[in-house]
Amino acid sequence: MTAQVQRDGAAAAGAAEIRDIDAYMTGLGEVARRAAASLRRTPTGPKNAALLAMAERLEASREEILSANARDLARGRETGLDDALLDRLALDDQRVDGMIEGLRQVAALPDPVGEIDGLRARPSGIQVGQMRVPLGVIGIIYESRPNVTLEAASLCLKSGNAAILRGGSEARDSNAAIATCIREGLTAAGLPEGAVQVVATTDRAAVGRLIAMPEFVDVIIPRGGKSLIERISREARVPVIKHLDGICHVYLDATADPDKALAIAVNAKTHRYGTCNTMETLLVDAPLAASLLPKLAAAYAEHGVELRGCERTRAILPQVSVAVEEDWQTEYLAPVLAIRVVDGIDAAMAHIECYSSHHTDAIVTESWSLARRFLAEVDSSSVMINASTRFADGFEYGLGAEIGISTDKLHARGPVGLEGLTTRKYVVLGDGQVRQ
Ligand SMILES: NC(=O)C1=CN([C@@H]2O[C@H](COP(=O)(O)OP(=O)(O)OC[C@H]3O[C@@H](n4cnc5c(N)ncnc54)[C@H](OP(=O)(O)O)[C@@H]3O)[C@@H](O)[C@H]2O)C=CC1
Ligand SMILES: N[C@@H](CCC(=O)OP(=O)(O)O)C(=O)O
Repeated sequence: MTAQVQRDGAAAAGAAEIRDIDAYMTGLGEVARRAAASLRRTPTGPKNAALLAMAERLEASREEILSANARDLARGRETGLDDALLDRLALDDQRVDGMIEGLRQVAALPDPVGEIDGLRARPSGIQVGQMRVPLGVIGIIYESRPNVTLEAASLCLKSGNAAILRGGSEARDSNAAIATCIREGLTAAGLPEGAVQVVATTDRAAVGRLIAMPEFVDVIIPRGGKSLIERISREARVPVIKHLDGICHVYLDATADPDKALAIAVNAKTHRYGTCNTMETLLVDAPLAASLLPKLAAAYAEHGVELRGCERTRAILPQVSVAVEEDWQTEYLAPVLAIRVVDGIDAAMAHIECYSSHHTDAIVTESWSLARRFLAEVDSSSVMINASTRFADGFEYGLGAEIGISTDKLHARGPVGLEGLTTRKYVVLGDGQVRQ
């Protein structure tokens, strides 16, 4: 049995065998650092070959993956995971198809590594430009969504980075099964197994070590809720690109087209409840409230969405329960929606400034000037006019895929695709010039 198989086995068994977490994580770091050096000089062909080989392995291992996932789901049900978390954890044939298709799509994307931009001749005779290069080793800590293991692995690989992946503990068996496919795909293409490593322990001490070894890890991407981000902000000794929660808003202005307002407000809440780009609070301009709120309430009732409203909302919809301060601060990730009636765009933007997690916020309006104000003044990673917040997604933005949605401002903001996983270095081309 190889060491790697033992590690995957440890993951499936709850990682009882890994006693010295520090030594284990240091080992992953050393392997990742060596793999990153190799990946930096790997051309596009073998990276694509590995992605396609992973797709084949996934197809061949479909049954193993689904039964590993069934074990995760059974454990999740026993421990009382809520419906949103179970939905994110669950795999079925269709989701496995989506993972396979995702690998093929990433293989088909242009490779950003090595692109040289803006090459300019200088008076000295040298040419100066910028070349896109991998970041190095990326550590990703993410929720219990097994498909993210594959998305993160494929994007890191295509962008020439080594990855250390620490998925949510509820997905440990699914992740171990997927890790096997990833490793086999890498080997089939002649790439180092260490290019993608899945942390085979659910002990959170491993997270503590991962974020504090700058000698091995260049960037940490935490995808998750407040507890995770607070710990990372406190303890990380490595640069971080945060992918934090989504308290997303839609503001329906009095100038909105009522049909667009209804369609967007319903889609932003009900298209998928458990994702970070789902609307959690609806802000309705007072002149629109009396006519639109009853129609909205009827549409939400059809989807079984529980509404919680401010007093002005409840004056129009008395059946709605009271929204308290905590509701404006909550990411429900569930069929629950907070509604507030506001007086115009300034009140809406003041609410958003106060409560938004600055992930994604949208205005529905037919007024060009109000739309322009909203775009300029709302400080979120995506700001939308007359569109559902559910569009905040790498695929929908044309990036092919995404590692997540950055709520940070530096390096990458919003959906992060291949380019967001690279940096640029200056390159200088000369033929013997010396500085005078
Ligand atoms: N912006 C974005 O791109 C995305 C944001 N999200 C956000 O993630 C949240 C939902 O996911 P959820 O599963 O609840 O996220 P959690 O934050 O609970 O978990 C995410 C990961 O972080 C780990 N973790 C959490 N707290 C700590 C800690 N204190 N120390 C070490 N590790 C920790 C978890 O490990 P363990 O298994 O041990 O709990 C898990 O691997 C929502 O807020 C959602 O909006 C989700 C996806 C994308
Ligand atoms: N890519 C997602 C949004 C980002 C995401 O991954 O969110 P989540 O479903 O909360 O893990 C989507 O809209 O499909």
